[in-house]
Amino acid sequence: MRIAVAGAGAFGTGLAISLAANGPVTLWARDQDAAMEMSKSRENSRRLAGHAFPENVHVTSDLGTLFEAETILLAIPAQKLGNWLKENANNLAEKRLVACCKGIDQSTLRGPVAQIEAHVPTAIGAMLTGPSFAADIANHLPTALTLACKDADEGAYLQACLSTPTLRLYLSQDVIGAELGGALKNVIAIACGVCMGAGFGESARAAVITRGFAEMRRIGKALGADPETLTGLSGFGDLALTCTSDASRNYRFGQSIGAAESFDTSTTVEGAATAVSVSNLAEKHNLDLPICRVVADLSAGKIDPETALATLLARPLRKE
Ligand SMILES: NC(=O)C1=CN([C@@H]2O[C@H](COP(=O)(O)OP(=O)(O)OC[C@H]3O[C@@H](n4cnc5c(N)ncnc54)[C@H](OP(=O)(O)O)[C@@H]3O)[C@@H](O)[C@H]2O)C=CC1
Ligand SMILES: O=C(CO)COP(=O)(O)O
Repeated sequence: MRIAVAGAGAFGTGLAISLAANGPVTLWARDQDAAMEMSKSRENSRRLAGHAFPENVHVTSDLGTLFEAETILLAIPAQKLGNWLKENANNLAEKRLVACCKGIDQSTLRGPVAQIEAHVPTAIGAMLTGPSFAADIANHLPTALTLACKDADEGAYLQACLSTPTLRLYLSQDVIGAELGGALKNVIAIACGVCMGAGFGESARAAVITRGFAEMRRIGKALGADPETLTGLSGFGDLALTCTSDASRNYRFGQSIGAAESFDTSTTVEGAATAVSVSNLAEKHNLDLPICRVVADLSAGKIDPETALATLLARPLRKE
């Protein structure tokens, strides 16, 4: 099977390096100069420096070369995915499209697989998600992820093709659960970063992780996710990683808000936009998601950490 990765950011690059253990991989970057530079230096110095490309990683900015692959991993940020799919829909028909981004689109409130289904209905959509930093994947460190696909046979095929000796994929048919786990953990990671940046303490962070997980289960139930999925790698697993590691951009973004420090706005922080999407979903489905709500307001600079804390602590006491 010919595999390609669309999006040569940190994650797309890490996946291409890792999957090259199984055979040739095409890595598509939208920018021609960036593709040429990577092709020459055999490294992505801008997004994932210090990880040399194996010989069988072919970097290109040519869409025609990308579309030669039967299976394309989509490592484009969630808020950009819809337009990209729309623009390229004709060339993506009937392909296997594996979304690797984590987020809920602000304008449509769709997850990445729902975006694939909406824009390329003949494609086989799947989701690859779970606890994994790009550098760990590129370093061939042991990693376990969820591969979710509604079609069991196609899912099993992708599981076999995309697993490597160090990248172990667990199969699921619960696409909605996998989409939600990856998207929501970023929102809770921002809240945890705020907590630590503002000096609220580790006990408070444990409370945010736990109550954030309760919000993840609540929205999962409302949208038809299997609760088991959220306790797996794509939910609890990724929540555990992202809420406790300085390597997470969402967590660091939250830390910067907590400490009232500046943050590089060019950094991909999926949880900020997704917090707004989730708050809109909560309204639509009449759900109480207070942590997601304050993260949307904190990320937009509408409230400060003390106000967020006071809002959460002032809520009526209730059963766990
Ligand atoms: N980094 C990580 O450890 C992990 C990331 N992910 C997920 O992967 C997704 C991508 O993140 P990551 O690679 O880290 O982000 P980066 O910021 O490192 O890279 C984003 C990439 O997307 C490209 N891009 C942006 N907009 C468009 C567009 N409109 N069309 C085509 N390409 C575009 C950028 O191109 P350009 O360089 O030209 O701007 C860049 O190559 C996110 O959803 C993230 O949550 C998942 C697991 C781990
Ligand atoms: O999704 C990730 C780890 O699983 C990466 O998290 P960040 O986008 O917060 O860096």
